[in-house]
Amino acid sequence: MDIIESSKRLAAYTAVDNHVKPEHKVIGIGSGSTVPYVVERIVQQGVEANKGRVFIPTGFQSKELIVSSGLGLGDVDQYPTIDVTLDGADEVDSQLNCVKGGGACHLREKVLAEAARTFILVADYRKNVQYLGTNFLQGVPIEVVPFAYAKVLQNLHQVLGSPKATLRMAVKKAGPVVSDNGNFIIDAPFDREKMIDPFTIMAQIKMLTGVVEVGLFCRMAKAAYFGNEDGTVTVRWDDGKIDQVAAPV
Ligand SMILES: O=C[C@H](O)[C@H](O)[C@H](O)COP(=O)(O)O
Repeated sequence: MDIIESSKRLAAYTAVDNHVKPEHKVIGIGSGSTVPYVVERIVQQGVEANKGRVFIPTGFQSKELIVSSGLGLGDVDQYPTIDVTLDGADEVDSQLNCVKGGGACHLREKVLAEAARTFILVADYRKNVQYLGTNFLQGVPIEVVPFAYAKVLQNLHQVLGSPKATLRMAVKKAGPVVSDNGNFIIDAPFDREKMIDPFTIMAQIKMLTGVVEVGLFCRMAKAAYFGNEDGTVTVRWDDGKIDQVAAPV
């Protein structure tokens, strides 16, 4: 396994060990390439621990993951209160704000983050940055209703200061990416000045009619776990505390 994959696994395993406890019965499962390790570790807790638990997916990928792992599937309309949600991120800043939606799942992800008593991020060391937009340069993912995309793009270009905002195009399909909710995705890069204060730009984007959700999650997480190249895990907490912990066994 290469360093990045093992860093993802380290972060996921440590986060599950610390936050998925026997009393947790409703668990949100996020999307992306780090989340399979979250599910792997939960399965390792054993059949007894997972009996009676319900797992809520953030999209097609995590639904498949839950079902193929033999875990119980539910949805957030049945379980609007979730004990703990674990999810990946494209980038996390020093205040635990993050960019999400690199896989176009951020609408459902934000619903599950908000529904959760505890929201935990897991990622490899490349995502641990001081300011958003440091390594993840494609921009803030924005889910829009299809008929409004050109108007929202124009708003982003002319009013909100993202002249390079673009409609995300599909690979191996002609035309745009279509989210699990049937919407389009715009990627809008902003300069450092704007990304230093992600809440303000998030609120401005969200006010544009036609926008369904913005892939900026501002101070929603309790903690972010980053797997490091040296086999340790850095944990950033919402109160500013930072722990450096050894890898789980
Ligand atoms: O839409 C996708 C999600 O927000 C993912 O959690 C995010 O893109 C991070 O994915 P990965 O762990 O693959 O970098």
